[in-house]
Amino acid sequence: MFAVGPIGGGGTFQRFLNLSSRVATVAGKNCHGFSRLVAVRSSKCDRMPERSWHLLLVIPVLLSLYEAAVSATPQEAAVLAQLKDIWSIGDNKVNRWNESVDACNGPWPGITCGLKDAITVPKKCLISNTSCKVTHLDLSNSSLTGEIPFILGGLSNLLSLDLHGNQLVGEVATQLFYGFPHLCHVDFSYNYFNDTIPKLNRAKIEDSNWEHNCFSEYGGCRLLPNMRPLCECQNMTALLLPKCPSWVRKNPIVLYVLVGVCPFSVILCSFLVVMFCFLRRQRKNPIIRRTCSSKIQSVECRPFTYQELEEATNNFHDNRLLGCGGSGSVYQGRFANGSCMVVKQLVKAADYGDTDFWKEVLTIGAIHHPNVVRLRGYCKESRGLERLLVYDYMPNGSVLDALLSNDVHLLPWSRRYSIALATACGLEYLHEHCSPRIIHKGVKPSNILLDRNFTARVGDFGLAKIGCSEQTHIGPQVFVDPDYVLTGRLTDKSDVFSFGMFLLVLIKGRQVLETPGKAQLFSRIQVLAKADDPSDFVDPRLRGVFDKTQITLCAQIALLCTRILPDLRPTMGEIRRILDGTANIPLTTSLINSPGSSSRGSFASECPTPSIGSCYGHRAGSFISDCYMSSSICHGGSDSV
Ligand SMILES: Nc1ncnc2c1ncn2[C@@H]1O[C@H](COP(=O)(O)OP(=O)(O)OP(=O)(O)O)[C@@H](O)[C@H]1O
Repeated sequence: MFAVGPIGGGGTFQRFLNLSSRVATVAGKNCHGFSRLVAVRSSKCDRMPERSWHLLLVIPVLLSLYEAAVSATPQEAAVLAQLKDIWSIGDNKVNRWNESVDACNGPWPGITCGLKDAITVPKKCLISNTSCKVTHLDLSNSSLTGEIPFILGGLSNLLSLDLHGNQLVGEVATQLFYGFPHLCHVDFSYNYFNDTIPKLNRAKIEDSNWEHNCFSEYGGCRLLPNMRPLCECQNMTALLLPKCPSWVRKNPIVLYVLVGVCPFSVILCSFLVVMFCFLRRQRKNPIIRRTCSSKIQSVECRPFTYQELEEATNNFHDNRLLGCGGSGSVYQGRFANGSCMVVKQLVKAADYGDTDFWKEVLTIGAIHHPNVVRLRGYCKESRGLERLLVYDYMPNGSVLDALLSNDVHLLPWSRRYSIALATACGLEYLHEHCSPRIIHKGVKPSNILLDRNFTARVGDFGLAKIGCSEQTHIGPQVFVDPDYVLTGRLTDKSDVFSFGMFLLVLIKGRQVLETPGKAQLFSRIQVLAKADDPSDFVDPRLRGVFDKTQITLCAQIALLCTRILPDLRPTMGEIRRILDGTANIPLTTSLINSPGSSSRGSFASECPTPSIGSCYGHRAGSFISDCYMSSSICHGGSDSV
């Protein structure tokens, strides 16, 4: 009956192979109508014809005769190893992949293999020492985050790919599917993919599920049916989708008509408006062009492994410690590719859930503006309760570092004015151009960082939202909005208040940090703003070299910013325009006699001065001796990543 083949008993085996490959061929032609991988497993895609049921009796006998020594293709093994690096999170399936055995030969959850030569496959590939191939990848509900790594396309034998129920973001490129010529089933539902659903017009992929993602149309204004609600997408994908006006949400048909009937006129009008604004802005506003240009880029914030961060920071060694804040410790990280970044070890806020935290981190990671410090990555593993974020390294440290430095030439007045303007630009961007808006809550000299050109960048933004901004640092209460202290209501005007105090620091120098109470500071701002000659009141470290008009302007802005009633304070956009000269400050008289300022005295007496005198005095010493270190050890640009 069976001829003896090259491998012992191979005749039987050969015949089995022939039969099973026939079975497989038949099954391969019947790839229809499935919705989930669960269904796939029992589907016609894998099912043998009923006539061949007796083969099932033969399989166990054969298995006992031939030792199973199966292996995925080398390419698949390499791809899976890389996927394990990227997607091992907590106790998910990927983390349980056992690299000491082959993917087709061991407990690799979510992976099913089939005989290499078969067109489609029996359930398990444990038949012979012929090679196998990875045919099913099921990483559903595995807490996967980030974008789909392009290497996934290297699993070229996949029949079924299931990634539903994760937190994957970004676009799903149609090109990815060119890598899977045999794919029958795709389930990408319940993620946060955006852009457009890829065109899978190959006849074979008949069963695909894209529901509950963030795919949208009309420039993101209207999400497709069965997609996540807009607000969920805005929070998660960092798409910064524009908010739809309520009439669009109520009557989407109007939008269809508008966009369908007169697309040309809409495009033409928008073009003219943009050109008009651009030319006007260019004529009126040279500084904003330079410092306030902003651009949302695709998510470039990537996951780091704990080992990578350990190596970069020399095991979080003290000799890499740049500073300690209320939210955690900051280390300088030197990475294998030569880049220099900052690793921030955040103390975990107990009441802030993992999912919310990482969602927020992804949103922050998508923010890109020349005056904000860029979040470059995050690490989900940790050895304790801490969480790790990776930022661009700012070679000139913080404004606080510069103020505390012995080098009096670090902060000449012209540089201080540029810092004020750049900080205003960064905050304006966070308040007015991010959706949802970001309130910093910790504007103070240690959070305004200086890049290699001494351009100021706002750091630590967004941390307040993820429960990691404890105001415990050197004299920070000076910067905290008293209205927030009294009412607990946090608005963008709280940042405006802090910015006013920051301006005062730029004018008067570190003596502001040493001043015990807000009441005293308020009266100093008033004196400064009214003074004909402010020379007596400015930082002695400036040695009399400054622009008096600019000092007075800054003092007047500080006065506006620190008004007691938040509604009377200007917005960051208004402040930026005053600083860059495209708007005028309201008349000085109205400034000084404004209701806010006239009630300032009574506020000072009403509002108990926080006990920062002792607190500051106590903390300052320990801060400087324990934590303050020079931050200019690392050479190489922060932009090099
Ligand atoms: N991106 C960075 N590049 C270079 N140095 C940095 C960077 N971020 C922080 N630092 C340094 O680390 C110090 C501490 O930063 P951190 O933000 O933790 O402290 P903080 O602002 O004083 O505290 P808080 O957590 O209350 O905001 C800064 O003063 C600065 O010297």
